[in-house]
Amino acid sequence: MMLNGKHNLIFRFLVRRFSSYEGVPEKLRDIPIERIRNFCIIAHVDHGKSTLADRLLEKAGLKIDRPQILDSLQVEKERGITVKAQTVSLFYIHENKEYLLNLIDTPGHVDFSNEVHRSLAPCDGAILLVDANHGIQAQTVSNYFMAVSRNLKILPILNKIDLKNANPERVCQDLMSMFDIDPEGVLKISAKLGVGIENVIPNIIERLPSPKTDPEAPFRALLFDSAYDRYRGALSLINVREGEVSVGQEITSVATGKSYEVKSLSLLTPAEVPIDRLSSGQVGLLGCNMRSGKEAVIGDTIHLKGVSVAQLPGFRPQQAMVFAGVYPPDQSKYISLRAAIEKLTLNDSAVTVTPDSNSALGQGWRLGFLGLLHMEVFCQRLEQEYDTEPIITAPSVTYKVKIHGAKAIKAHGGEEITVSNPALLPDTQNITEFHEPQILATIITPTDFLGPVIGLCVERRGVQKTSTHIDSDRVMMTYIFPLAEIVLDFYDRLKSLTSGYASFDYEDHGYQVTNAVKLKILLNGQEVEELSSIVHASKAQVFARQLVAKLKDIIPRQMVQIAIQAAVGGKILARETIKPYRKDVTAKLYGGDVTRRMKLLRQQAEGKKKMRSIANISIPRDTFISILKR
Ligand SMILES: Nc1nc2c(ncn2[C@@H]2O[C@H](COP(=O)(O)OP(=O)(O)OP(=O)(O)O)[C@@H](O)[C@H]2O)c(=O)[nH]1
Repeated sequence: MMLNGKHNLIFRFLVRRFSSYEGVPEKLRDIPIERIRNFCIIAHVDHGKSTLADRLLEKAGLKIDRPQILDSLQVEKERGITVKAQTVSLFYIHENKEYLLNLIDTPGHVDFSNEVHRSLAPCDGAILLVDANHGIQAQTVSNYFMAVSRNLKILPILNKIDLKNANPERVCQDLMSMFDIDPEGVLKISAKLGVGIENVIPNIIERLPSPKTDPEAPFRALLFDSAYDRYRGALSLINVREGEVSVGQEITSVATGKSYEVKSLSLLTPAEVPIDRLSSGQVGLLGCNMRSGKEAVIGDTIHLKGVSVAQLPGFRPQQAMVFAGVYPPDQSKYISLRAAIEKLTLNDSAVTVTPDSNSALGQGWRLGFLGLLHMEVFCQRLEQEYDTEPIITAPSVTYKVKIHGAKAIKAHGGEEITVSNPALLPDTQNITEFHEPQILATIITPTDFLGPVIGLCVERRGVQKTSTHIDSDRVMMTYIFPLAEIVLDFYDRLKSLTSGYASFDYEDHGYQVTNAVKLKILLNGQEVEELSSIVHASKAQVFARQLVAKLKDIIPRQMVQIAIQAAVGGKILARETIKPYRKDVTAKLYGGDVTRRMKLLRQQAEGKKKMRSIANISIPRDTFISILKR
């Protein structure tokens, strides 16, 4: 899959260097709540969020050194925090008054609403940044509605007005018709050239609200991001909602019930500046000797030990939605791959890791990700930071399966189980119901491509919910899709159908009953567990034919005839046959040449080591790889 913004990944590695404030932290600490602004920038990918953020930092007195692209090893050497948490506390004097502006980073990759929710949670306002050339895109829409549903005040800004094709008037009209945004209030800037930037911070101060908090109430904070530091363990980014907390106090996590002593508190300016206390409305980094990233639960409420408080309306816990198997290219690389995965997951606690084994691919892991982009970013980093290419299997989703039959229930540990690995499915006759994950997608496309886009959506079992004309040339549609239908190549297909003009965004939409089946592959009548998959019944036939044809192409001819069959339950949906060799391969070698014969046999024996034998048929490992790989 193409990334929504492949270069996002690079951005994660693009550690901009800023000077830090000198002597300011003392002042920042004492700024009254009404002069604090917690805000974020929401934008579609490439609309200029990072460029605007840089300009704001400059305006707030931080000098940017030349951006530096660091390779992954260098990133490793850096404090993890620099790479991950990009929240920054800015100091600004407006009309002779000092302000503290906390710019909260929204994730570059928008995978599932959860990710965005968590960065919106500490904010009271959001800059809605729209490219004056490309106009409103799918992420603009979904982020806007997410921000509004959280009661965030919106400051609309059009960027890139310097571009020849920019059409700020048209985009303002679109903002008006889509979101009811008054064109009068829309700022127009070029973040790149610095045009109109001087108005941005004053508008943030005047138009976005200060945090609504109660400084007198007992300390309560929202944990909204975390990062791992080799020396200090997991560090948490917190937003103090009420009261205050000081270094040395004991705090408790509502999520885990564990208590810790506050070891360090700091503001990110963006360099870490230690302070001894964080008070209401502030955003800062908390270090309390959490050994593992799992202890810093995103969305958690933190309070003083022994002073119970109500849990903050958190967001749903992050849940892996897309799964992929990761295997070393050969088993001798198992340990080094394990080390690479461990290293990467330290800084990305949202990835779930379970050991997995596959008789064809050997020992490996099944990794769970929040979404497709998350998976793409992680796998790309894994490939970069690990010298050989690991085998990464095609992504799959998690099904909820209701089962009956006392024996099956006992064997699977309950009446409702979650399964992402087809090999672990109960027998068909014990399955009462399959439920599959759904997503709510927003698609914006030029009207010229409407037909093919709708065709693609129908093919992927999409159900259209709404269709709205943004203007005379573009349509916005919302669709509900089974997640399984988009995990493979939906985004790539959408882009190529529309010459790159369509944009797409999606959020989690719960589970729905589905008519899924387990598609088995049989070789000479024997099931090959590794090659089975869970597919929708309506697609089983087509999928079965494709798979069987592909297997026929890649399994080498052998001494025996091979029947390749695809079946659902007892029903065979497709079949191909590979004919046996008619002659003995060695027959061509004339009798006396023993050395050649021996050499051939040795080669065969070598080859066989890489084979997996099923029903007397030897299947090369490459066959599994080419079927299972994404
Ligand atoms: N002409 C022009 N280009 C701009 C302007 N602002 C940003 N850009 C360019 O647009 C591209 C994307 O800008 P970024 O700031 O990286 O956009 P972003 O929204 O942070 O992108 P992601 O991090 O991928 O979401 C870059 O090549 C910028 O140089 C602008 O005002 N005018």
